[in-house]
Parts: sequence; C-alpha cells; structure tokens
Amino acid sequence: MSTALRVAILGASGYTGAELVRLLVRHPDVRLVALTAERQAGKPLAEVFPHLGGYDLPDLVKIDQVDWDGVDFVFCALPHGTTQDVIASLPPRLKVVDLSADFRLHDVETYATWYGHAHKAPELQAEAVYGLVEDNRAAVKAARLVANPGCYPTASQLPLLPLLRQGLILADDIIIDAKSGVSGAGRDAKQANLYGEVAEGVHAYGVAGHRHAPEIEQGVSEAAGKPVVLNFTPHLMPMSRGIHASIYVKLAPGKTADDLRAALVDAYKGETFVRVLPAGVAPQTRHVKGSNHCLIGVFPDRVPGRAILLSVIDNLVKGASGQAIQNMNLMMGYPEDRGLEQAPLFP
Ligand SMILES: NC(=O)C1=CN([C@@H]2O[C@H](COP(=O)(O)OP(=O)(O)OC[C@H]3O[C@@H](n4cnc5c(N)ncnc54)[C@H](OP(=O)(O)O)[C@@H]3O)[C@@H](O)[C@H]2O)C=CC1
Ligand SMILES: CC(=O)N[C@@H](CCC(=O)OP(=O)(O)O)C(=O)O
Repeated sequence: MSTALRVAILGASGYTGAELVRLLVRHPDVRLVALTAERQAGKPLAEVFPHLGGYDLPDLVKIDQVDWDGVDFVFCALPHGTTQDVIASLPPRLKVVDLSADFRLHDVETYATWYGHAHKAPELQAEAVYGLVEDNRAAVKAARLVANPGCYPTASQLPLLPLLRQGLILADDIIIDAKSGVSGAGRDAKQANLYGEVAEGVHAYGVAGHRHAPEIEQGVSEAAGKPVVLNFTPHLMPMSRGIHASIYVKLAPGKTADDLRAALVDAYKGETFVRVLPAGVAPQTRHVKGSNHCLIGVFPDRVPGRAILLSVIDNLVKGASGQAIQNMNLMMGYPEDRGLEQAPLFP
C-alpha cells in the first residue's frame, strides 16, 4: 500500500498552482489527489495547461467537491482575500501552506490597513508561521499553517536580514528598487497586463504604497530590533518570469562591501538554495529561471559608505511554489530539497 502524502492544490488552474503541479509530479513522496479551480472547474488540467498533459492527474473540481478524508496536506494558491475563509473551513488536522498574502502579516490591524478589509481568521493568523525558510527553519518544521512569503519580500529579505542582524548596515536607509515578470500578477485577465501594455516598456507601480512594503518591513524590523520604514518601488518588466531587486544600503561605520559579502557567504554557507556570487559578478533573472535558487551579488557603491545588493529569484519558484514545497518538505520531515533539484533553464 502506498504511503505517499495525499496532496490537494487549491487554485491549480492558476500560475502558481500549475507550477506546484509541475514540481510535485516529480516529488517521490507526494500523490496529487485533488486539484481545484473556480471558473475552470470540470476540465482536465491538461486542457488548461497542455504542458502538464501526460501525467495521471485528477480533473479540476470546485473546492466544495474535495473529499477531505482523502487529503493529508493542502497548498492554497488562491487570490488573497479569498483564502482566510477557505482555510478556516478546512479540517484542522490538515497541514497547509498558503501562497497568498492572507496570513503573512502578524498584526491583523496592519493587514486590514493594507488589504482593505478586516482579517477574517485572526485566530489562525496567531498560529501561522512565516515561511521564509532560510530565516525561520525551526518554526516552519513545527508549523501546521505556513504563510509562504511574497515574491518581492523573498528576494528583498534574503540579502537584508543577515546583514541587519549583524549590524553591518543601517536600518533607517534602505532603498529597494525591484522588477518583476508579468506572471507575478497571476493568470487572471487584467488590462494592465495585456501584451500591448507590457511588451516594450517598463513602468513602476504601487509607488510608495505597495502592499509588500509592510511585509518586508515586518521582517526587516524584527532583524533590526526596531521599527523600520523603507523605500520599496516595484516595476513591471517585459518578461514572463523573474524578480530582480537592486537594494541600496548604507554601511555601518567602518564596514565595507567586502564585509557584507563575507557575512552573506557565511550566513548561507550551508544552504542549498541561496548562493552569494563572487565579487564583481551580477546575478541575472535568467540564472534562476525555473529553479528554487536565490542568487545574491554585493557591490561597493561609488558613494562612500554605501553598498549595492543585487538579488534574483524566479517569482513562481523561490517566490512562490518552490518555496512552498521547501516549506512542505520541512513540515513533513522530508529532505528540504526533495522535488526541487531542477537546474535552472538558461538562457
Ligand atoms: N504569481 C506569482 O508570482 C505569485 C503569486 N502569489 C500568490 O499566490 C496566489 C495565487 O497566485 P496565482 O497563481 O498567480 O493566481 P492566478 O490568478 O493565476 O490563479 C488563481 C487561482 O485561484 C482560483 N480562484 C480564483 N478565484 C477563486 C475563488 N473565488 N474561489 C476559489 N478559487 C478561485 C482560480 O481558478 P480559475 O482559473 O478557475 O478562475 C485559479 O486556479 C495569490 O494569492 C498570489 O498573490 C504569491 C507569490 C508569487
Ligand atoms: C507583477 C505583480 O503584479 N506582482 C504582484 C506580486 C505577486 C506576489 O508575490 O505576491 P502576492 O502573493 O503578495 O500577491 C503584485 O505586485 O501585486
């Protein structure tokens, strides 16, 4: 009899849901037993995503058609705002990784301010563990409900948190200039994401008001040991996948960019998925396409006392579904990289 973990993916007809399927069909401990959709319910997954044909997968159903007795583990890849009610209605024995923003902010008042409505499951929020694995591994291992970090917050926090913890940079002068591929906005049709709107240009959005600012500030404040407000400006790029964050920081007195690089090399020396590049090498989004890696470059700035951190991830992998599987592996006691061994696609 199979002892495979019986996994349900809620929102399997979306980009992150499809990426979960792509990765999990090769995970030796997992059997996909339920895939849900809303408008696409009733269809075989291969009709929605032909690249996922050829696997023995259940058809897409609505969430209320799932037989929870046959499920052990849930990935929730639904739009934020819809997820709190869904997770609150699940049998409490189920372990869950939620890819939306619904459980990422510890403070429900901050959530209400940025997401425009009161939190619908504050008791679950108190239980949720923030799943930035490299920073929070012990808590993830013991968690029942993990809030998978956002894509910009993952790319931004991985270089910043170890440096702030060690007092190597100043917390009150952090500027994050970040770019995303269009898949970051999901598969739902939106005018802003039409080919004609994004194909040949770049634009900033959410300027001085993007909802990922409080998520990044939550982690940065904790690492700095004091409340931090930072500058975060996201941009939409004419590419399908990838996040690139250029982070401008002020060095603590007497510190150099080489000190930052050495500290990051040390912080991530045992990590499979975070790599600090040699001095002078700049990471590119192409270097991580399809993989769960974060690559970090560190450069001295021409302005004395300052440095530039460059961080790249694939928004759909380390920024979403790959990190979600990394979290599941920890929660279930599997090797952390299981199912995530893919080399990047390059170029
Ligand atoms: N895209 C990215 O790079 C990242 C996304 N995230 C987060 O992950 C979550 C999923 O994102 P993504 O995959 O991009 O989104 P998509 O819009 O591509 O997919 C959304 C999925 O949810 C389903 N759905 C939509 N509305 C409802 C509803 N009311 N009830 C039940 N199911 C519903 C859709 O079904 P149907 O197709 O049938 O409408 C689809 O399967 C979001 O919360 C997003 O913020 C996090 C990090 C990165
Ligand atoms: C390009 C684009 O639109 N990106 C999304 C972020 C996607 C993501 O990581 O995060 P959430 O789970 O928090 O939605 C945005 O800016 O809202």
